[in-house]
Amino acid sequence: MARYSRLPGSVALITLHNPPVNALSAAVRQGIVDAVQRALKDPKVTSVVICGQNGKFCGGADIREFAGPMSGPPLVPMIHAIEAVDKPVAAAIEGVALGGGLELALGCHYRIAHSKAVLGLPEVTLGLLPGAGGSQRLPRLIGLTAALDLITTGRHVSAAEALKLGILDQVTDNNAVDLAVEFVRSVAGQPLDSRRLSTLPCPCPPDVDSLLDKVMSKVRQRSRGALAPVACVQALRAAASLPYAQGMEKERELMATLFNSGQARALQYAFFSQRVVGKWSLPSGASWDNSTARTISKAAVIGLGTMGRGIVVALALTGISVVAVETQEKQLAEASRVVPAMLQREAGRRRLATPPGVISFSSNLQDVSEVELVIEAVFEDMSLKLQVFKHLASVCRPGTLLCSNTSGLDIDQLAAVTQSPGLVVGMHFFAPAHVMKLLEVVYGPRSSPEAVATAMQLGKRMGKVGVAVGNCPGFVGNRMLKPYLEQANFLLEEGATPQQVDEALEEFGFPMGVFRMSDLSGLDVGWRIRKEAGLTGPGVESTRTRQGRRYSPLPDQMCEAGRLGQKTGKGWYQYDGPGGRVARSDPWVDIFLETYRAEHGLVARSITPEEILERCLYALINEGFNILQDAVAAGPEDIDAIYVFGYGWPRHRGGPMFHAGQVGLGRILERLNHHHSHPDVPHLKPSTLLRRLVAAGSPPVQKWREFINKERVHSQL
Ligand SMILES: CC(C)(COP(=O)(O)OP(=O)(O)OC[C@H]1O[C@@H](n2cnc3c(N)ncnc32)[C@H](O)[C@@H]1OP(=O)(O)O)[C@@H](O)C(=O)NCCC(=O)NCCSC(=O)/C=C/CCCCCCCCCCCCC(=O)O
Repeated sequence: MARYSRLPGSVALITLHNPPVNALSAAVRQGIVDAVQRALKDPKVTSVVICGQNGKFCGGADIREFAGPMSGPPLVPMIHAIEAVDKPVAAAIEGVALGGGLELALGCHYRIAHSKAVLGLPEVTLGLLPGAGGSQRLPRLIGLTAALDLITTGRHVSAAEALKLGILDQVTDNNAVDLAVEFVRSVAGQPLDSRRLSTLPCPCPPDVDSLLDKVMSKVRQRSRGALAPVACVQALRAAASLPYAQGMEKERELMATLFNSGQARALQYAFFSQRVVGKWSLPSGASWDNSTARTISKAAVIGLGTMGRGIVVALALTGISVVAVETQEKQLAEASRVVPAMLQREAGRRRLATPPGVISFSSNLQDVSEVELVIEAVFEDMSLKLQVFKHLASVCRPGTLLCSNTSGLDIDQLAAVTQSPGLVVGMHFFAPAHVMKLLEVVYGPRSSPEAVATAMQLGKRMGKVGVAVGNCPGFVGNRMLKPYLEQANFLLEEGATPQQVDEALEEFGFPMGVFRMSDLSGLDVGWRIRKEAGLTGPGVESTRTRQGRRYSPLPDQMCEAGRLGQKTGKGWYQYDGPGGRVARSDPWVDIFLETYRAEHGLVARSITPEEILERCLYALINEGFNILQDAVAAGPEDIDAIYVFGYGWPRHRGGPMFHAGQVGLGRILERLNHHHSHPDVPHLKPSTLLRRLVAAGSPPVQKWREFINKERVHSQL
């Protein structure tokens, strides 16, 4: 709703009230319409201020309403009516003015903000465009070039930047509502024509077409198939070239297309998934709202390779003091040189308010004795990690939280060598650790709620999307990656080339196909894991079946040939020397694959992009169902957040589990059955949970948690 009050004198104050972010729900819109009418009719009122309850102006349209039929007064005419009022109206912006919230403010004649306020039109990130006049008013206010930047990226700007851009009229460190009231009093009675943005021309650079073409091609390249950024440019082209009314018509048309697209639904689902995963729960019943996190001010990182260095920077950026330990002198010297520079660069990029924490470097594990939390980030080798954990258990004071940055090793085993297994959790960062958003927080059966809560809260402080996951080989992300990689390798055996597989996946929206990705991360990473698992190495027979399953030795043979990827200048592709970045197809790989097929009596067949996507993605999705079934992830949102934030799954496709729902669970089951029944692809046995969901009529993804819990109670899973 919106509250109306008349302040002593002649100013009407309209306060949006819809906690927590004063989103423009039907009730709020109705409240605004009524309050504006009241202000118009009251002859004693000469000016109006619109503000938000609890120091937040408005977080935009109520995204939850997008899922159902629209009711209440529509936003566009409501904002037009405000703009047309013949008494000055000012928006008093505190906290946030985002999306429809900023569009509402653009309909006001003046905008006054607190210095800590944040403004933006992030609709593009929800698969939409600023469809309440924002795509037409903002460029008229700040010019086409600046509006293109804000609207196509959806980035938030500070009050200071908004003032500079001309979005705001005044910024204050004091009470923005008081200032706005004072301000509108001072301008009451003055002409308002020049304040109505819809009546202004759109300031454009002379080479407007070439600017729009340039932005469009950049946006297409960056958007990986997302529709909204392209529609934003089209709406801004209309603002630049058409009268306002026609521009609004174009905005409406584009909005209707986007609104009804699967992409908008996927992106809105991704928005809520990100929030759902913060409300974690464990099978024990412990959860975010009944567990207490410790506040960490001093931490240590053990191991200063690439991951360790990134973790040190991520911690220090939050203001935590970090003891960075590396026992190899050469590595320590290099880290002491590189890490402070990384920290400075990142702090500058983020324009941080909090000064970074102090980092002290040491080669002595004894120096971690006073910290509250340790993150071990040594080489991914169980015996080495066990050694470090044993040592930590003897060095750290009782009660210290011990975390392992492992990408899939057994947390329980590590916990078992300490005196307090409840204080051990996994913190699986993604490289580069100070940049990548995802953090898997891995709990074992003995991890205490306090340890999980602390790791989750620490992740949040570092700006990560933390997802609590159970302990199993590969946790969630890498466990799902395994069948995906397997299918990609099988496809090479059957006749595909690395380029064909990568093209299909990149066309789907991944930034990189599986083979380009392997080249980037190094083929030896998986090789080492397979050797540890006894799948390859000296003494293992070179067959296409290992440990009772179909196995492709192709990646092992690449490593044996010294082709480890970008770092050796050769992998599934060739590069301009070691460390090269530009992948070119390599005739050596074609010959290698042909020879391999001939040796194993395989006849290459032609493989379609559809089959590539089905085999790779449905394998990954199927493992996602197994993970839900095993309660390693609490719900589909957890898996989807992991894939969107850590594995390059295109956000406009929501995540693998959401995508499964979009494709249709019946269809996924049918195709898995089809590939599974193929004599040479037995890995794709559909998960029991998938079968049960299909049998239950394929409920929407939002209902899966409830379904799984019920099935578990009735022991059907
Ligand atoms: C920065 C934030 C605002 C706050 O961040 P933080 O403090 O960290 O808190 P959060 O945890 O993120 O959020 C707290 C809770 O609030 C919920 N929330 C937040 N924002 C919204 C919202 N906008 N709507 C609903 N709920 C919201 C959030 O989920 C949390 O809930 P919970 O505690 O987890 O339960 C941050 O939250 C943030 O960034 N929010 C989103 C800001 C944003 O993106 N705003 C833009 C929204 S879209 C918009 O405004 C669009 C405007 C134009 C609409 C035009 C409408 C015309 C429709 C016509 C369509 C044509 C149809 C044609 C039909 C046909 O013809 O067929």
